[in-house]
This record gives sequence, C-alpha cells and structure tokens, in this order.
Amino acid sequence: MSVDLAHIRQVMAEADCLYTAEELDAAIARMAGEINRDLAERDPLVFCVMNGGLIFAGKLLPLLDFPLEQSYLHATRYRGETSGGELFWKAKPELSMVDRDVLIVDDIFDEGHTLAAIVDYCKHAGARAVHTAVLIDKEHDRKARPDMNADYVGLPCIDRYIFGYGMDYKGYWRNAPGIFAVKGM
Ligand SMILES: O=P(O)(O)OC[C@H]1O[C@H](OP(=O)(O)OP(=O)(O)O)[C@H](O)[C@@H]1O
Ligand code: HPA
Repeated sequence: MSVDLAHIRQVMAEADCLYTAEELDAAIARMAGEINRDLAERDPLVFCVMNGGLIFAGKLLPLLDFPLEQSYLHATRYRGETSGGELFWKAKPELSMVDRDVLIVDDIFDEGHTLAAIVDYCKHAGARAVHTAVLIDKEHDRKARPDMNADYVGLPCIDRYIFGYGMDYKGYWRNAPGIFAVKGM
C-alpha cells in the first residue's frame, strides 16, 4: 500500500487533541496505583497487545512495584484501516498461562472484539484469572459484548477515530504525544 506522507502530515496538523501527554500520563499513574493495589500478590503474567499497546505498556510497567513477568501477543483486526474486520492472530502468547493470573494491556477498548477474543483465548489456555487494562474506552453503542468492561480504564473517549500513544492512523502517528481525533472522522 503506497502512503501519501503529505496526507499523513496534514491529518496531524488538522487533528483535534482530545488528551495531552500530561493527562494521559496522570491516568496511567492512577491505573498503576489500582493495579499495584489489586495484583501485587498475584504474580501476574502481563501481556502487551501489539502494536497499539506498546506505548501504554511501556509507560505503565515501570510504575508497577511488584515482580512480574511480561510478554506480548499480537491480535489485529484493523490492519492499517480505520474500521475493523475479522480478528487475525499474528502472534499467540508463548508463555504458559496455566493457573496464572494474566493482565492484558492494550491501547483501546473500541468495539471490543479484540479484547473479548483475547480474554476468551486466555481462559481457554488455562489462566486462573484474566485482568484487562486499556488506556482508552471509546463510548458508543456498538460494543461486541455490551456487558463487558475492562477492569482498568484510563480515560473515556468520544466516538471518533483517534491516534497517538500507540494508536495509528493508516500505520502512522503511533508516536504522537497525546490522543488526537482525525478531522471529520
Ligand atoms: O475494540 P476493537 O474494535 O476490537 O479494537 C481495538 C483493537 O484495535 C487496535 O488494534 P489493531 O487491530 O489496529 O492492530 P494494531 O494495534 O496492530 O494496529 C487496538 O490496538 C486494539 O487492539
Ligand atoms: O479509534 C481508533 N484509532 C486507532 N486504532 C483503533 N483501533 C480501534 N479503534 C481505533
């Protein structure tokens, strides 16, 4: 897929900032406090959901003050697009979860198909308990499982296509230092 870099730059220039880095880092610090309180004695296995969970996990994990094991998994359904399709597993978890507490760390709980599939996978793989942490919970009525919530949520977000802090626009701007909404989306 060829990418028009001028368009990618223009998207950033015209985007609305929904959350600054300071606001996001404060939310991450608050979440770390909650996770320290709940999981410090649980010897959890922490999985970063690639790619989007990378920045959030990188900021969250150093704030966790107990011993933990960390790995990654990669399940994707957007694949560079701005609407989701079928879930595709690029990398399944390698560490055994049997009788372990698992903490899944991802950037966004949007329609929730991704997190629901990951939680189901972990339960079938023998996890004792599956905990979920997301930086952003997008607010709309299209959740795959309306009764499902993440255990730890950073900040809510309006129903727009967003990027930054791990989230991409057509593969770009995961590095944007805040959460931004694409103009007109
Ligand atoms: O709640 P949902 O509607 O299922 O969407 C959320 C998922 O979508 C994004 O991943 P994506 O498929 O874009 O993969 P990527 O992180 O590798 O880009 C994001 O990182 C979440 O994992
Ligand atoms: O709004 C979004 N932005 C980027 N990636 C996403 N994955 C699900 N929703 C989004």
